[in-house]
Amino acid sequence: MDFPGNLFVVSAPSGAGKSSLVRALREADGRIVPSVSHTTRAPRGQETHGREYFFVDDAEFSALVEQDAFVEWAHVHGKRYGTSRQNVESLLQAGQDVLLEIDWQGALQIKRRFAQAVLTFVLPPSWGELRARLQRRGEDAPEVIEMRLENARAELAQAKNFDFVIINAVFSSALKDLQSIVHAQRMRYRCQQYIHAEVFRALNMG
Ligand SMILES: Nc1ncnc2c1ncn2[C@@H]1O[C@H](COP(=O)(O)OP(=O)(O)OP(=O)(O)O)[C@@H](O)[C@H]1O
Ligand SMILES: Nc1nc2c(ncn2[C@@H]2O[C@H](COP(=O)(O)O)[C@@H](O)[C@H]2O)c(=O)[nH]1
Repeated sequence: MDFPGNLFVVSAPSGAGKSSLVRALREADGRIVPSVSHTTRAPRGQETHGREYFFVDDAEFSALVEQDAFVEWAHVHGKRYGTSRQNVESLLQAGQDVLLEIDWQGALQIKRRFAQAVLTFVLPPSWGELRARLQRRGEDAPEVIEMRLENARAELAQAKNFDFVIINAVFSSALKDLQSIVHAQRMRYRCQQYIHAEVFRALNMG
């Protein structure tokens, strides 16, 4: 399917810093629209229904899967997460630049459905720093942190399937990398529109 908006996907092991990077990107770039996912996990800290996530129970999530309401969904860290098809497609159709912050399984599902999607994987600088970030964030129980670190091993192996990899060591550099990816895709899109217009004109001149 071809839509006028750009579609960006950012994935990372838990704690690598993707939410922080995406937040900073959005503060600097008002054209990026996030998609609010559905999840069966419980809210953390100050998280609010409809802002960070739509928090639903298992039965509601299953009903949405049955209705084909998700453009992608996956089991992540023992819970289910999904992206609303209606939301993403209507934003893209309206020409918005949409950013999905989802896990690697969802990212690969998105690439199969939207060939133009740009997939970025964020890596932490080291294992020690990944653990330290999860601990410093202080929002997950120790056993949840251990499970997320364990899952990170398999997740890291997926980086090779992404279009871009960013190492989030120095935050400001990683942010610049992400901004460059967004900028390059916008330029590419503009260039394609120009070429299409020129080819169309040439054919009609013939
Ligand atoms: N470059 C960085 N240097 C030091 N700390 C960082 C850096 N980037 C992010 N952090 C911190 O690391 C912690 C984890 O970041 P964040 O919550 O953005 O991770 P995440 O990848 O979105 O995790 P999750 O998938 O669990 O939501 C936060 O406390 C954040 O402030
Ligand atoms: N496949 C999907 N993954 C998603 C979605 N929304 C979030 N996520 C990913 O889940 C983990 C854990 O997130 P957390 O908020 O519980 O820390 C993280 O990798 C997210 O990117 C989604 O809609 N689909």
